[in-house]
Amino acid sequence: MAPEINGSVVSATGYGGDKRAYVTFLAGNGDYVKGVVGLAKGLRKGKTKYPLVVAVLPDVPEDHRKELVEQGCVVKEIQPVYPPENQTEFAMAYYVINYSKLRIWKFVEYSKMIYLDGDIQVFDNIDHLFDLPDGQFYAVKDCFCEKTWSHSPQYKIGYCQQCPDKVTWPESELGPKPPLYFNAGMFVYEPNLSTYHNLLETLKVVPPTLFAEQDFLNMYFKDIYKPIPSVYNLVLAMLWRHPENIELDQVKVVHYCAAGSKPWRFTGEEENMERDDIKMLVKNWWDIYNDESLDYKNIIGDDHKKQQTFQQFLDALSEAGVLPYVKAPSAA
Ligand SMILES: O=c1ccn([C@@H]2O[C@H](COP(=O)(O)OP(=O)(O)O)[C@@H](O)[C@H]2O)c(=O)[nH]1
Ligand SMILES: OC[C@H]1O[C@H](O[C@@H]2[C@@H](O)[C@H](O)[C@@H](O)[C@H](O)[C@@H]2O)[C@H](O)[C@@H](O)[C@H]1O
Ligand SMILES: [Mn+2]
Repeated sequence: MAPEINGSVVSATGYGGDKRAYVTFLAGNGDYVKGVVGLAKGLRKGKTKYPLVVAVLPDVPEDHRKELVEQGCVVKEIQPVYPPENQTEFAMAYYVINYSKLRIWKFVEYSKMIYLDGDIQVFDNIDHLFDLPDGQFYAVKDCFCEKTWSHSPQYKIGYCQQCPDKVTWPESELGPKPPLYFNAGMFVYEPNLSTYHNLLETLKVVPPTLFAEQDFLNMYFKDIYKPIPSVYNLVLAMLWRHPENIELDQVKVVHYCAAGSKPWRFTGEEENMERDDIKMLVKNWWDIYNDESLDYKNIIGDDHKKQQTFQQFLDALSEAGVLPYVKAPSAA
């Protein structure tokens, strides 16, 4: 019988229990921190019940970490993960750092987490996704029609899973049709230590490919991947590549991944960035980012702030192995 700590059954590979959280990933000392601050405020605006954990690489400076803590985030430092030596030309050179996302599988103090890229905004409450059945990997199907895919067989024959009947996959030439493929900017998963160690071991022997950790995660979870609707991760290119698949007023989560669409760097000069819907979505992102009423310091009373600090102190002790996970008594 697995031991119990603090009322939660401790599975062989983690604390299990019912702790849930959103998690994002931050690297470097550049402007992606704005994306994460915006995400924290957007989740707050949608009245989520759960915290936002930010997995930061060592190169994230102290002032950025402080800003994130002041916005109510749980900042956890992770070490980078690099793919095996390779000659791969990633679709974007910086994708090599994205393998570090794999560290989030070791956050086993949480039983279920929703990963969100820092260039994502959540415009509606999506807490219900935590209630999806365990044992599956939930994410939104990607699109293969952008130039970033131009080196892929799909792009070369004009095949996209978003419109599978448009071009039939030529099985005789290219072999079996590839399994459904998700965008790794948003997914619902369960942290698990044995999965974490197996991911890292498997990575050592898998040659890196165009979309780095996104390709790797698709390969690794292909048997338990379950598509969820595009409203949970609008890959912006869908607006001009597959408008028939999108109802913009139903969209809950927007992923600013199209070239030139990062709101905090937006100039409107790149292709498709002159579109009215893009300009509206970028404005919507800025409206949340600039909304001071959503700043953590303006939301909570002093008691809660003390409680939060005390809980982060306990988290640090448990992370250091000094204490098993202990929940601070509620301030009430
Ligand atoms: O300099 C960087 C580049 C990427 N990221 C993180 O890695 C994620 C994936 O990169 P990106 O979103 O730019 O990839 P895309 O979805 O645009 O392909 C980002 O959302 C950030 O969370 C970061 O923190 N700093
Ligand atoms: O490291 C690989 C990245 O691959 C994905 O981004 C891509 C993908 O969405 C393509 O379909 C788009 O065409 C492209 O613009 C975009 O950059 C994930 O969003 C990101 O988190 C990360 O995993
Ligand atoms: Mn992204």
